[in-house]
Amino acid sequence: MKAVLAIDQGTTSTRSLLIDEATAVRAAFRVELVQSYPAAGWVEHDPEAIWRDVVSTARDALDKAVGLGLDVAAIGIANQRETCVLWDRESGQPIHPAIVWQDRRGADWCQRFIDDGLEPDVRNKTGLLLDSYFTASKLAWLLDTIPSARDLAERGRLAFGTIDCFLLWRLTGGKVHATDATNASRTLLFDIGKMAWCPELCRMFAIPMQILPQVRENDALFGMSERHVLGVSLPVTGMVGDQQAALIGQGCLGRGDAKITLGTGGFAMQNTGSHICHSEHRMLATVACYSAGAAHYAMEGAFFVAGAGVKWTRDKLGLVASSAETEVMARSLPDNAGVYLVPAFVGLGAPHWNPTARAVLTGMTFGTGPEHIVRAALECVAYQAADLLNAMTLDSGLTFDALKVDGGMVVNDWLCQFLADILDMSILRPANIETTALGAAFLAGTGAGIWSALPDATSRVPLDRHFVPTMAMTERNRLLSGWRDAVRHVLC
Ligand SMILES: Nc1ncnc2c1ncn2[C@@H]1O[C@H](COP(=O)(O)OP(=O)(O)O)[C@@H](O)[C@H]1O
Ligand SMILES: O=P(O)(O)OC[C@H](O)CO
Repeated sequence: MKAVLAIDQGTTSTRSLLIDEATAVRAAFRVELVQSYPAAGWVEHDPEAIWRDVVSTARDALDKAVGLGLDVAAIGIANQRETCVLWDRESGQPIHPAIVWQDRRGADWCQRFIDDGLEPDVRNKTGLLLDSYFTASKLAWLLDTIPSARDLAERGRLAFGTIDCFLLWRLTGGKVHATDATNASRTLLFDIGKMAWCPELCRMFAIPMQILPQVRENDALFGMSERHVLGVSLPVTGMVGDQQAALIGQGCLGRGDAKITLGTGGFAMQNTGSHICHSEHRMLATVACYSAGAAHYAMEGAFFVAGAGVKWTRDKLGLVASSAETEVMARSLPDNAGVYLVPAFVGLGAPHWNPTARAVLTGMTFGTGPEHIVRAALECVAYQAADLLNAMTLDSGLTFDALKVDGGMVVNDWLCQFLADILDMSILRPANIETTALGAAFLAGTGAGIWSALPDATSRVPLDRHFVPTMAMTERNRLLSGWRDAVRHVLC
């Protein structure tokens, strides 16, 4: 039976999965990734660690494929988006750690451009806002800060890429410098109407265009992996940003279909078809998929801290020994006792887009204990999701009464029920929450001819559970009003 090797390089972990032609996940290998916080608001990853984890998990998966009798026909890559890598084309070595999407060091650049009144034009071209979440200001920082980087870049010695592009470069032994349109659409340098790098935006951020990768369709033949890397040469026929991958992996292929992914951060995305929906409520327009010469778009709302807040209660505060324990703690309380966490550890994303905001816990009394803080870290995910969905519905006019969820956090039943209650809509959790890997596999398998068109996950991936709202409206409104008060503390 044919299969695809799907690589999902996420913020907190790297996964390699085998997905067979019946779209079943046959094996999965995962390695956690170390996060580095070298200064306030900075977040970095070691690109070599990412590469090692990709190679080791992919090799494990390919070994397993032999045992399972699977004929792996292609590789698909989904990745944490916006994260910036700059490397030397001759040595193949990154010249600096990867600057992660959560990193705020480019905030001053963006603010200067906002002050100069440039944001409306940037929004029209890119669908994005002038925020340091996106790649351009991270790249500008690297070129301005690393000695001789600008000079090397102008002489064509350096290559820039998001994680997909860096992995492709390494897999192909430095032969292919390319990315896909969904990843390009997150850089602030890509015109999503023209589907091309934008020279004016590159000039604005002082980015020499010779360092940019070629942009391809999501199911293109990106290149062949070198035999010595994975022990076998395979075509890479799918690359896609992880949130767009999840949209595809959830079967949100029609206009109006929506999902929310709750991993490190929270990402709500709604398919807007061939229409670029320019938001009036500070949502983003982005490329959902580019294939057969046609671009499909999505509206997106992103918040930076979802599971990252749970990780903070576990790793920094030591309030829980495992992420799973948060569910037990949240259930142990009858209510939140007025305690809210606004998790602005790296500023606030949509709809506020405030890079300098910092996290607060409000409403604490002497009765507040670890369980209240843990519960607040879970509750804030639902409140942030509510803020996003309200804005998205107002913008697109496309309403929905059920929402598909995925990402590492949604194994938490308490959180899914609370989400249903706060959003006042049904929450649909698929049996396989690895929808990101599925999306990457669907693209790669389509590119490699395993499927003649993108498989529709809705007919193939069974539902695990349907969470129905049960909370009274007065209670929902009381909780949301408490959340809005807490957010005001952060924004004032
Ligand atoms: N049972 C759980 N309850 C709440 N959060 C969880 C649970 N299990 C994992 N998480 C959170 O999910 C996140 C990992 O999700 P994942 O989708 O793998 O992230 P990413 O793709 O960003 O690396 C972590 O931040 C972790 O804290
Ligand atoms: O790694 P994830 O799954 O948290 O996704 C990160 C996003 O792509 C950032 O935009």
